[in-house]
Amino acid sequence: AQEGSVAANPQAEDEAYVCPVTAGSSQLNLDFDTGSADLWVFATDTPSSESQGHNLYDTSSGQQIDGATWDITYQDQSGSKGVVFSDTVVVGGVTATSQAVEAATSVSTQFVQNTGSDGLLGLAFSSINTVQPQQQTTFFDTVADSLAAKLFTADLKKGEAGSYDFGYIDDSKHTGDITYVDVDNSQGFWGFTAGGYSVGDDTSAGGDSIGSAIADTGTTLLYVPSSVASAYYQNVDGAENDSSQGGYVFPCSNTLPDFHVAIGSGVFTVPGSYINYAPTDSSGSTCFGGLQGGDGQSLSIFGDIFLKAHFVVFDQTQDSPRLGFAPQ
Ligand SMILES: O=C(NNC1=NCCC1)c1ccc(Br)cc1
Repeated sequence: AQEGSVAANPQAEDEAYVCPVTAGSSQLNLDFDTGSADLWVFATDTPSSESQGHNLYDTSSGQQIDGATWDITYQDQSGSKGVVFSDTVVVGGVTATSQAVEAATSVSTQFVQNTGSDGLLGLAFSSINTVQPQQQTTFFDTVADSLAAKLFTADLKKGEAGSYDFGYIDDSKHTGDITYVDVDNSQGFWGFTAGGYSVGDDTSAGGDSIGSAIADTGTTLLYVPSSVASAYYQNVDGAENDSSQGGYVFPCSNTLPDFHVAIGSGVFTVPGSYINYAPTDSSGSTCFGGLQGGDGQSLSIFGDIFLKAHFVVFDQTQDSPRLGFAPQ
């Protein structure tokens, strides 16, 4: 049975986490994304005007899947599209033979400009893979039956390398028990129900329920209902929701309160320091919040700001999928 571990390297400001992957004969740094299900790469097929500064997948190592194409648009309206090859993909020693490697023939400016990422490796459910006419499986689904245990874990960290492990739980990576909750994968995501929340020294998480949420390593920030974000920033002097900046900002001199949320039988904390995401300009006087109100979408997005404070198990060992959360 296979098992393996790969480093998750934070990009600037922990905007995303990229991991070294071998696809065919090419070494690439891919953004592991539990919010999508396509493994796509900058490639020798990508227009050179769009691929400068990126490592490229050499398509000559693969077998092109005749007639197969893909086209993906992410929640933040970034996107890419292209053609498909079958090739061997290795992640932390775990080998997927005949893995669909989606070679980009067009990528949006967000990806062109982020030269630290050579593509994405989707870890959501294969039901939302965009390849047509025959849908393909994620890396995890391709190797699932060969793993010692049908699960992977995410141990992202603030400002330093963490890891993704496949096929086993490394108990040295978490303190305390793992709290498991049921997953609703009907939309192809790692969906779960978040309970009440609280702010600062009140660690009860007794407030209104946050409700439906997804665990998404591909999203940088933590998006909660606007009422929750508003209640949080009432505790931050000078905070304001500035649409011209894209959300809540505040004087960087603040010490931000912790954010606590009930998930299943546990209460999970995001330290206030994690919610002081980054200065909005070089003067460093105004800072952007790591916790933001959703733009009216029904789902809360537990992105890296939340995930990097915890050890998370993405578990398909049972008839129904589940998520496990533990303090790191
Ligand atoms: O696209 C999503 N996550 N992944 C990525 N975003 C930007 C690049 C990769 C995403 C976000 C929110 C919801 Br709800 C569903 C999916």
